[in-house]
Amino acid sequence: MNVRGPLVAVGEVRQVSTRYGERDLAELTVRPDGEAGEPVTVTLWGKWTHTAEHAEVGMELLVTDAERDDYGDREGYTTSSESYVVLEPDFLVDVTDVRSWVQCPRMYYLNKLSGIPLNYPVVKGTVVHEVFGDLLRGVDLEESIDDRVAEAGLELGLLGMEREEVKNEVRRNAAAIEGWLNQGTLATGDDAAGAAAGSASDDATADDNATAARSEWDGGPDESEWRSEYTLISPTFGIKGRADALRRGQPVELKTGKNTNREPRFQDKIQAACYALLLRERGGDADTGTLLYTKNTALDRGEASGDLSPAKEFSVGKGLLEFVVRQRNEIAAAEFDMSVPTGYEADATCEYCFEQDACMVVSGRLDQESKAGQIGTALPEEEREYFEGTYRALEEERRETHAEYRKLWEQTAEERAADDRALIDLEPISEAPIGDGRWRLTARKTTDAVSKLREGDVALASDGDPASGHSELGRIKHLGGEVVVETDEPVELHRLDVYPSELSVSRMHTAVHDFVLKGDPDRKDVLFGRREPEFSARAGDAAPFIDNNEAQNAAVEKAVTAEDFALVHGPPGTGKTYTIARIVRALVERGDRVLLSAFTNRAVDNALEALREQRFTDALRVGTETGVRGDMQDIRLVARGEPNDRAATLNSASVVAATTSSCGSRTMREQTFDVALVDEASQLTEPGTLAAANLADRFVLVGDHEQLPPVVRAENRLRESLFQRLIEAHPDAGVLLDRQYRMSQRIQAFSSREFYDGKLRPATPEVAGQTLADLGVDTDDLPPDLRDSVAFVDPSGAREGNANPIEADRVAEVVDAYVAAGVDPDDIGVIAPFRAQVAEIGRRTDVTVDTVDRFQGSSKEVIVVSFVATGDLSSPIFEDTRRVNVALTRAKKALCLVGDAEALGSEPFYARMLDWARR
Ligand SMILES: Nc1ncnc2c1ncn2[C@@H]1O[C@H](COP(=O)(O)OP(=O)(O)OP(=O)(O)O)[C@@H](O)[C@H]1O
Repeated sequence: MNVRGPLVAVGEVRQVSTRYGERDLAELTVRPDGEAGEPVTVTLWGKWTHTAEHAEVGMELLVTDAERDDYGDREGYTTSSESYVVLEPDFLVDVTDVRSWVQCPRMYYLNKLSGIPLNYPVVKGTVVHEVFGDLLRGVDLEESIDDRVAEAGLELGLLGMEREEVKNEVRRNAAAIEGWLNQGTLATGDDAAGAAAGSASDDATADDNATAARSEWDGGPDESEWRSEYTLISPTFGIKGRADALRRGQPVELKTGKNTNREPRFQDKIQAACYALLLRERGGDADTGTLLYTKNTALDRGEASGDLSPAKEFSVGKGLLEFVVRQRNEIAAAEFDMSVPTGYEADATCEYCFEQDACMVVSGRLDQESKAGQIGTALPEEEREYFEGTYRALEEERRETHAEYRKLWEQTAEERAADDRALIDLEPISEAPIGDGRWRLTARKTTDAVSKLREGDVALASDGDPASGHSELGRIKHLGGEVVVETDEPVELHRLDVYPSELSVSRMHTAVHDFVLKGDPDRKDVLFGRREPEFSARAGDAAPFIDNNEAQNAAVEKAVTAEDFALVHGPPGTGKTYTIARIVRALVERGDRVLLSAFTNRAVDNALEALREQRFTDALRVGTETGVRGDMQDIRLVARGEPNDRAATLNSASVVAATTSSCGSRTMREQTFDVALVDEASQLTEPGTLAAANLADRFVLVGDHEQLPPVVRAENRLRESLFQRLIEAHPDAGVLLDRQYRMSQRIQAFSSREFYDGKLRPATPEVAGQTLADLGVDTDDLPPDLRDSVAFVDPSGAREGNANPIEADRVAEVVDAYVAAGVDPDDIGVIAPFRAQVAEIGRRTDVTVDTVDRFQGSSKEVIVVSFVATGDLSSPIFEDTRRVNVALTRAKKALCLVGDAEALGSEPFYARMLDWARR
């Protein structure tokens, strides 16, 4: 049986005499059913005492296959020969992290803090891995090399590499793969005789071998024989990872280095053993790991000595698997208190380590003991505190992401669907190959359920059980009545799940590292409040940038004269995007190179559109094909191509536009700018903003901290944006755009008073006085309760969970009334606080219905808001008033609030809202 629960006591390791001789043991006490259960003792024997040494009270302990051990009057359990002991099983450690931890714990920390930089071995490694995958999927070798090297064109160009040179090197590495694949064919009794690994050392042989390998694929790859990249998550062992390949159910890892020993490298074995462990948990019998060292075939036999065969197998026994779990436990224990990594090191030889310099810098800055030594001076106290506090906040966020993973196996399909995190009960229609060995899966939705999934997202496609069934990561191509997903391997598409990603946490760590440990001291002086932000003077007689809006003009001036940073506070409809475009132009006119960034792709594309409208076209858009809007594809930087040409295109662009998330990519991290201009800055975490700001000498943040806050799961300092922190600390560095071009006077009044000290005003009399009559609607055709441009309707509904069906009926009637009076349905939008209510209303009307988050940044002539809550406001409504601010300020000419007057009246803010609406 399995024993699992929080630790309430951890005993010392001690030795006892048994009939098998002296043995180590440690007694730990857990509460098996959490807080409610009676504590029981679990005795860990032998090498599992190593895990006991890392255990602490409060950690979760899992012992699998424990045996009852009742002696004396006490109930207890003990490890058996089948047992595994797992600390903090919910903390998901990545396989590559276990690998680097085994190599040197410092390596693990350094990778985590500083990310993976752009360097040739990494890019080449990626290309070789892609080619490996292609070969497994039956793609022609030369075709694959051409294709994959072209795909890496931009990165190779930035590294100054020539295409032919890289192709030759990849070809030499691929020879090892080909030769070995053919050897695999031999072993299955195929007639590809003679195609042994060692003979595949020149290109001609490699080609022949490719043909032999292909001929086998032509008959259709045997599913059970080979699989390329395979995502695995282990709920039991708290490990996740992506295996390069499986061959007859055994893990295969590709290494682009050389290894002339007979045995695989230790850390490589550990990596393969992790996958074996995960496969076993799924019921496989993985007992052999294979490492393929592709550089071995490229070595010159005359010069290199030792074992040059690229493929090295080893058997994976229980002892090794236990070792892997103990190493993983060390990581989980080290991360338990979420504090910044210490200087603890393994017994590594630093002088051969290629991370030595980075290691010394980090040790120096954080003043850690380090065998490698320290460089540089230690961080001042406040910077260290900031670093530690942010580190902890990011790790808390990581745990929230892990909780999302856990839901993949803890929740039933129905619960996941109700949580909007999965589309279930799909009916598979087809699985079709689409070239490059990839597959297009199509399925039919059998319900009108909604979810968080969006086109372009990477999601988990499965046969119905994403955790232990057959699942593949794929990109959503289409989401409608039919669902289309593209994957590497075919799957019967019965279910599609949101796939949680730790990428944003990783990138935020890197951004904080780059800012605090490597950042410009002058920038830090201002951001840590050691000096005030400075501005240069502009000639008093200089022509204004914008002549019809003083605040916008002042904002452009602030941005252009900022020596450190400037802040543009733009309430709804005040021309933020227009102003941003003007700022970009002004900066470029001065000769600055500008990074134009925002939290979402939509905002980046909107800013580019505004630039176009102002006849500025010299911008480059960095982003994925699915992320970038159709009309901006012509200026999108295509990474594929001739390396020098691709690099020149990026390096010479005077305006580069990308989301803040892309700013953390390894190519963007190498770029430098004079100014970073960040839109939607109030929706970004501080590290998220730094990812863009780090790349430039100065930065300009545009946002509104009275609208949506940063999207994070954890309740901590990440919820406050850098924008908000700076505008509160340095109001003089900001300009409030106080004239809005969107709402009628009547509609904007409440928002202006509640959120902007009454400073927000309509920009022109036309804006102030607009009504539905301007759309040709005769308001007399509306029911009396909708004739005022701000209306309130109480349908006397009842809340059912996060929905309110009666209110939904009423919302649909209101929409119908506007349409009947002559409003175009496209001009009407409905906003509800929860997706359940969005779905409820969506079933009753064809107009756009969505949550606030989806409406931020857009507007409609008519907005109807559904509040859902009834009786009182004890259950969450709009979560915070900033969301209400966004909802109410989407409307231009008419706004209708639908809700329960009693509930709304019970809280001062909503009561004031009611007074205004009923006036
Ligand atoms: N100075 C100006 N003169 C004339 N029209 C302007 C000016 N500034 C903005 N506008 C117009 O006002 C409208 C709103 O501007 P914009 O889209 O830039 O607002 P925004 O603040 O970005 O909106 P959101 O609140 O959605 O972020 C646009 O139609 C824009 O052309």
